[in-house]
Amino acid sequence: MKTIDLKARWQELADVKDVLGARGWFPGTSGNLSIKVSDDPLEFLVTASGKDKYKRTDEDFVLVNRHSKPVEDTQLKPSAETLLHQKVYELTDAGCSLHVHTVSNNVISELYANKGEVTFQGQELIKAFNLWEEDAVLRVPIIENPAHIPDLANLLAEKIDDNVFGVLIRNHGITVWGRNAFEAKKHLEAFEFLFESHLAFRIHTQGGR
Ligand SMILES: CSC[C@@H](O)[C@@H](O)C(=O)COP(=O)(O)O
Ligand SMILES: [Zn+2]
Repeated sequence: MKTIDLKARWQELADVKDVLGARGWFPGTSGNLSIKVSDDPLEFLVTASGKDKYKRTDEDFVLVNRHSKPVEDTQLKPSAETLLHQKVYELTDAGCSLHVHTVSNNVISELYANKGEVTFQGQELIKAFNLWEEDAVLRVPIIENPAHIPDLANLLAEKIDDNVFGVLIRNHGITVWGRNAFEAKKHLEAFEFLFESHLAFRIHTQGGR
């Protein structure tokens, strides 16, 4: 891997982090972001664990390998949820994976947990997921939130398929991906817009139409 690629990817992820941070999407140090640096062998930059993600520093990201372990000796700990990013890279063509906790994704994840998914139809913004047909349906699976991260990562992996662009974790947050940072951010913004709109609609209609 060339140093120039690493620097470019670092910059790209730092820029996405700034924009998401400006929206308040990293409460209480929550959230983790990653970007792929090389395919073979898999290496990706992931946020260091437990940091204040609203700040920009030279220690924000750690380069990890296909086992989610740091490539070089470092004091920094990769995100506790690095394994979820690893699964995304193993099972999709993603180049970037974003995980955030927001009030909207939390509430939606609990409201629809028993159904195991939430769906959106007839909403313009599902076009952000390349769904252009009038009757197209966007499906967002919802998984439980086991404390043991390998279990959580396996639940995520089970839900990944070609028509899934993100998975809600019950009372926790959402993990979203895209072929590159631009697309992952587009998907995340579209999901959050759909969640917020849906909740606003429910409030204003007391749950019914
Ligand atoms: C205090 S935030 C909750 C964390 O357990 C986790 O869910 C999270 O999103 C951030 O963990 P991190 O290890 O900083 O990547
Ligand atoms: Zn989390």
